[in-house]
Amino acid sequence: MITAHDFPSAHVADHAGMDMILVGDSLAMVALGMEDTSEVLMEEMLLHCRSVARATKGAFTVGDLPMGTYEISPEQALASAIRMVKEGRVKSIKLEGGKEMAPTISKITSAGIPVLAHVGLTPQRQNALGGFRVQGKSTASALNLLEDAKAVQEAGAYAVLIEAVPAEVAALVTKKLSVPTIGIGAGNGCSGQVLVQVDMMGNFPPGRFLPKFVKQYGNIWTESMRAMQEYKAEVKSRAYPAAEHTYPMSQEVFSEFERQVEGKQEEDRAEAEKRQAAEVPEAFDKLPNVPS
Ligand SMILES: Nc1nc(=O)c2c([nH]1)NC[C@@H]1CN(c3ccc(C(=O)N[C@@H](CCC(=O)O)C(=O)O)cc3)CN21
Ligand SMILES: CC(C)C(=O)C(=O)O
Ligand SMILES: [Mg+2]
Repeated sequence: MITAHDFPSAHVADHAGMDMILVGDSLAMVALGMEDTSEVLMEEMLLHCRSVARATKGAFTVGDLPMGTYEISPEQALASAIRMVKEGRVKSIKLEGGKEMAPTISKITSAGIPVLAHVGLTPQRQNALGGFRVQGKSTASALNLLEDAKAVQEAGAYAVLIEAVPAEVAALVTKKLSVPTIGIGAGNGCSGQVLVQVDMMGNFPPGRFLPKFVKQYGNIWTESMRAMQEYKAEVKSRAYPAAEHTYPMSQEVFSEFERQVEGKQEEDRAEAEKRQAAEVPEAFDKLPNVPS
């Protein structure tokens, strides 16, 4: 599974044969330049979901419910999930939370909308978690994570996404569940994996902080910079556009065009001279009387 936030990023993911494409609310940070994911609006998610859906032929699409659109009640969550499917054109939705979200997950799945649950590090709750912290590090916290995973499974989630959890814990949770798990920063014992596409493609300037779990499979930034700088240099040196990038005209037609332009200019000049000559006396008439 990989994230996508627009038509081209979904196009490449789908063509590469990804099983699942997530329109993550990480969109806020990687595509919209926001400080964190809590700022992104339903309307913004819907616009991007639609563009991803248009490019996706084979993969199963998932839309992340943005913060504030599902926490108030199961009814609010179902209404938001329906918008994601109806307007966003995705096939399923994802929401963050464990046992406390069980009634909400039941409500949405009973309406026929598949739900991917998200436990462990839940970035929408970063202010309560004290930042982007690894979860399930203590025995109590690991037990709590397992309870959360079981509860969302029982509520009807078709899979459980586990973020930033020790590998051993995620592997054991995976064993104890009957539905698949999808890990991010949760080791290779999960059923599947997900990454933010911009991160794994290396589409960001050097020096940016990256979570430990990111492996950079590409270097899109470097390639984009090379191309951009080469374009700039060639425009300035006039190496671009070259003959093959221009539309030619027959010499004959152009000569006639040139001749007519020159002829017109001659006519225009003569016309202007005539007009000026005619206007001079009139202009004199309009001058105010100068006291002698
Ligand atoms: N570009 C991007 N990639 C992501 O994976 C991502 C987002 N944005 N935005 C939403 C969340 C936030 N994510 C994050 C962000 C930071 C850490 C992080 O700093 N982790 C520390 C662990 C700190 C600890 O030891 O507790 C690390 O060193 O990796 C983890 C997940 C994952 N998601
Ligand atoms: C990091 C993944 C799991 C996510 O929720 C997102 O991209 O928003
Ligand atoms: Mg998310």
